[in-house]
Amino acid sequence: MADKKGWDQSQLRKYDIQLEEIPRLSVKDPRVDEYIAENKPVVITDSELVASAEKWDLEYLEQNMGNGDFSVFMSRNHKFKYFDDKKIPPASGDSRLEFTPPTRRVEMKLPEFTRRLRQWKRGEERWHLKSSFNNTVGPAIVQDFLKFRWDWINSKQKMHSWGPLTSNLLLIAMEGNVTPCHYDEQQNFFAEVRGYKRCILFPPEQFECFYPHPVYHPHDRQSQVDFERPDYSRFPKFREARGQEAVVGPGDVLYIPIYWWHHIESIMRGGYTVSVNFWYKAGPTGQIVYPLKDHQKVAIMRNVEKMLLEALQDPQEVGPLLRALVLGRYT
Ligand SMILES: CCC[C@@H](CC(=O)O)C(=O)C(=O)O
Ligand SMILES: [Zn+2]
Repeated sequence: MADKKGWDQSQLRKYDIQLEEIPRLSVKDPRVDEYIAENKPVVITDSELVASAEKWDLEYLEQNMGNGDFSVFMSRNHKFKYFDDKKIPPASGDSRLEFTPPTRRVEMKLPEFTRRLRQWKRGEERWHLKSSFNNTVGPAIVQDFLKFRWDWINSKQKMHSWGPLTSNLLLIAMEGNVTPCHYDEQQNFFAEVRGYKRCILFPPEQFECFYPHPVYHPHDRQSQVDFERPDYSRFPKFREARGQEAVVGPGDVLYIPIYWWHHIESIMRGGYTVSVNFWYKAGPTGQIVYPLKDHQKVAIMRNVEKMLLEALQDPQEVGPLLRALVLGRYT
């Protein structure tokens, strides 16, 4: 039985990973800004950031999200690993280059999505709405959106010299859905509106533990490691991963720093979850200071991969050239 916090350990998936707790601080606590300034995760409570969305249950959303289409993803299992469909290679007959999308995107109206949530039975395909707010949403949603605490979040953006807000995604997931481990190239205030999500984060310096797909791969930025069945022969350094976790509930805002790895799951038997994220471009780099920060080295590695692909054209040649470059010389 979930205790007073609204959930219990039995609702979290089990992973063989060393995890500590992400600090939870009140929005009034000045240490919040110290964590953000140091690009460290923190759960901010009582911010009221999305308090105007507290009433966003399925009925309210059905009635007020309008008649537009929303991006909904279907998965045959509980994982919704992101892929960039612009990076899917043309059919080549070369099985090594074959990419099989793990999920399928379906554009659908909100009432159709909520029907699928209500009628879902164990073992059936799962659904996950991940959609930006578009101008087809109804006036009530517009009002709720305008009532987000933009004064607070804009003050954070300014204080920490972040770049512009690029998007807000509305995320509605079924209980048990998992967004596997990946990093984003944006600062993220992740606001939980309804339900509970378990978030596991790792710093950019643990890049070598997560073996991300190549930059040109559709799963760019996503870890190759399956947390549920890690292949330690291919990914031995995953054993060294050390994470921080938090279960965020209604009203909590998790700061997910740019380039930090994160795995996010809607807790099992917790009902559907509703979240809104706030993605910001990084601020200006300004004066380069040495030694470089770890996330800057990730950006350098990405640029090297892109440059090599541009120069070599054939993705199959990037690995061999990098091996020729380092083996016996830099190792
Ligand atoms: C598409 C965004 C999904 C989200 C994780 C989740 O809520 O499942 C995330 O990874 C992020 O906000 O960065
Ligand atoms: Zn993300």
